[in-house]
Amino acid sequence: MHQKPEHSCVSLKSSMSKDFNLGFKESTPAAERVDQESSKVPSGQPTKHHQAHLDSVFMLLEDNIMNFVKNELKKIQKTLRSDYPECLGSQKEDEGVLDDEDKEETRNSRQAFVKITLHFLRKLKQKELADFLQSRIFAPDFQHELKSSLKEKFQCVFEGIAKAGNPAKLNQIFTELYITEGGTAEVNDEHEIRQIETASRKQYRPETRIRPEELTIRQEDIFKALPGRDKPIRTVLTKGVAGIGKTVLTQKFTLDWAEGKANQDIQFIFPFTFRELNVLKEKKFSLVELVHHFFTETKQAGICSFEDVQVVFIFDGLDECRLPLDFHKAEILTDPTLSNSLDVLLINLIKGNLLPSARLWITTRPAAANQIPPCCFDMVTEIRGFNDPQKEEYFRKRFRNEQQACRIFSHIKTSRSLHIMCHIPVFCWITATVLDVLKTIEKGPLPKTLTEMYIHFLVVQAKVKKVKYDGGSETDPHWSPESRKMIESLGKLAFEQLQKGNLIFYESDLTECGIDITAASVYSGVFTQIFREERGLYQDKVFCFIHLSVQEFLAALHVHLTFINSGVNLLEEQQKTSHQSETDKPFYETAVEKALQSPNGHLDLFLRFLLGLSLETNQTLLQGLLTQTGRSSQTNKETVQYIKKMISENLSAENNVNLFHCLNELNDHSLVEEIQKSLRSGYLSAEKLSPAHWSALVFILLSSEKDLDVFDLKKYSASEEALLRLLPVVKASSKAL
Ligand SMILES: Nc1ncnc2c1ncn2[C@@H]1O[C@H](COP(=O)(O)OP(=O)(O)OP(=O)(O)O)[C@@H](O)[C@H]1O
Repeated sequence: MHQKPEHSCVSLKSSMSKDFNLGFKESTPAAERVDQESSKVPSGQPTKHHQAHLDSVFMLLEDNIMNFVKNELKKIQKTLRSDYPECLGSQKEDEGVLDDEDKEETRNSRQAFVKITLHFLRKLKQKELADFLQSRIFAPDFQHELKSSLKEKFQCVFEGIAKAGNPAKLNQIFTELYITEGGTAEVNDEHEIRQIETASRKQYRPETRIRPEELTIRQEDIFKALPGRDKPIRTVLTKGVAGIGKTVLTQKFTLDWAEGKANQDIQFIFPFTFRELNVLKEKKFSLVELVHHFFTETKQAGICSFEDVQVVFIFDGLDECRLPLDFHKAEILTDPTLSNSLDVLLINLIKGNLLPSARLWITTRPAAANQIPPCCFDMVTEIRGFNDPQKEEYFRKRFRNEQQACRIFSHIKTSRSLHIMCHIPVFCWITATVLDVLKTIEKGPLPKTLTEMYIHFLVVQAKVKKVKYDGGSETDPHWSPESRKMIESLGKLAFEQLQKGNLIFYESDLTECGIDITAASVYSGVFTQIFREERGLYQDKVFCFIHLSVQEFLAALHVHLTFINSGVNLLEEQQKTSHQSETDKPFYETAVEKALQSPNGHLDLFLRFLLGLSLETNQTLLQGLLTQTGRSSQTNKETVQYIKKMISENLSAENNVNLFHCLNELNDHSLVEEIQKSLRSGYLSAEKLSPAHWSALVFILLSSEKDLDVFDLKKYSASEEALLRLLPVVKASSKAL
């Protein structure tokens, strides 16, 4: 059912009552007479004399208002007829003699009159004229307001350290990222028909053959057509693995626009996150209402059309989307003022049925990209993270003290794995947090795997809490019964909500998991309270983990702890409740299976952490938190064998690459041979792999403990494509064959 909302002339009444107290003929004798008489008017009962006075005032008022209306209508007509840049600007000329207060009042009256005009135009069914007038007149003022509120919103990075009173300024910490064009969105799709479609589309789009590496894209140019292509770009999909900087990139793009530094041809940018949209899943909106809901300034300005202006919509984190995006079934919607469910709205916006003139930028982790058909995008880009000089730059920006930055960075370089891992910004941030807290860099090995890195992070958080909030010293044991309990509860919350696909929680979700709200704020390093009531979005306090990967880590820790402490396999239980046949599969096998079943890879990182936690070396790092170490009856060797078996079962490239990551977490030394085998055998063909897959493989090869002194390309693949893609590995090894 569609509901056609009434066009609202926002705060029309209040503007009128305020603005129409103005006298426009103050200098005439009649006005003076009225003025003098008015001072004699008694405040009590109206008298005859008072009635006469009112009559004369109203005659004068009518006279003034009629003049005003005629003048304004002429101006409005002029605005609608010509290519006049903006109406209000032109009126400034005749404000010259007025003082500031009068100018303000005159401007308000004119705005109010425009709103009245819009109201009547719409009543006369002149919607297009009304919309055009509206965009002409209100857009410039509103743009200013939108820019200010976006500046306010994005100038600081949301890293969970704001509570410490030291929020990081985005412009200060932002380090350029390496972004390339490429990574066709269809790599993930195994369906034969799709492959044929893809192949035929490629014939018509020879540009897809351009090597992505040759086309590095700066973030401000995300909508600019690449050299040699004329087609304007309406929709862009940017893919990137967890923590690679998708959110930060969209924020920097928006901030640069709001600060007037880039893309000034865009009139409005409306950044949304799927996380926020999920909360409104059950509600119905028109596109205009949706914008009004999130950007209240638009509503206040009465902007009801975005058709004649250049608008960019950003939707960050498609992987977090819980809306059922069914592109085949969704009805067609072309009117931005008709309400429908959010998924229908989004689908039509993406397809270009709604606001074909608007531009769209969607970001996602790679595994979830296939929720939108690839043909919907004019360009697919990939964030590849930091290259080596950018890594160094990151640490220089983070630690303003140059000596400290140098010391920390050279320390990182001593570990090849850690240095490589730092191509992912979130790891840089975690490393920086960890190494900053451990002021005197402790001797001993640096984290080499993802799991190790997050364990260090958790330990650091526990240390900070001990010292900051509990008055302990740095040498005290950092785990206490209370902090253990807190991590257990956070883990439970993380897992249960991850299962449900929830990334934002309410107070009741916390209390259900036994978390005391006041205690939660103490854990602001891990878990952050976000207040958004002031934006009118949420009625209650809402919470989320500082980064999704932290939620995934804590969820894995919870599943691990439950298994070690009580032998209960939480993943198996889930299977049973979904009425599947009783299985007696080993613990880690159920985990691998469950992750592979997920259509958008939402358990990929979780699985890597869970497997990482099975290593005794990692359990030792968590001493004090884990009261007992233990493992399933399944040995690591068996798990490794099982994963290898799965790799050979012709899974999607996405799944395969994640399983390689898993082998890496398990410190499996045959990993390099496994990758070689898959590439040679064609399970992983150069065709099938996207640039992101290749960089993941390079990452795995480089960070594996295997000695790469001699790099024999023949062992991988004979193709030239493979050679080029594996170049970074060739460079890192002293000799290549
Ligand atoms: N360009 C950058 N410069 C400096 N720091 C960055 C940059 N990009 C990301 N970071 C750091 O990495 C963290 C994670 O980045 P971000 O949240 O943007 O990743 P993401 O790709 O959106 O991850 P996910 O897919 O898990 O949501 C940020 O909180 C910030 O600390």
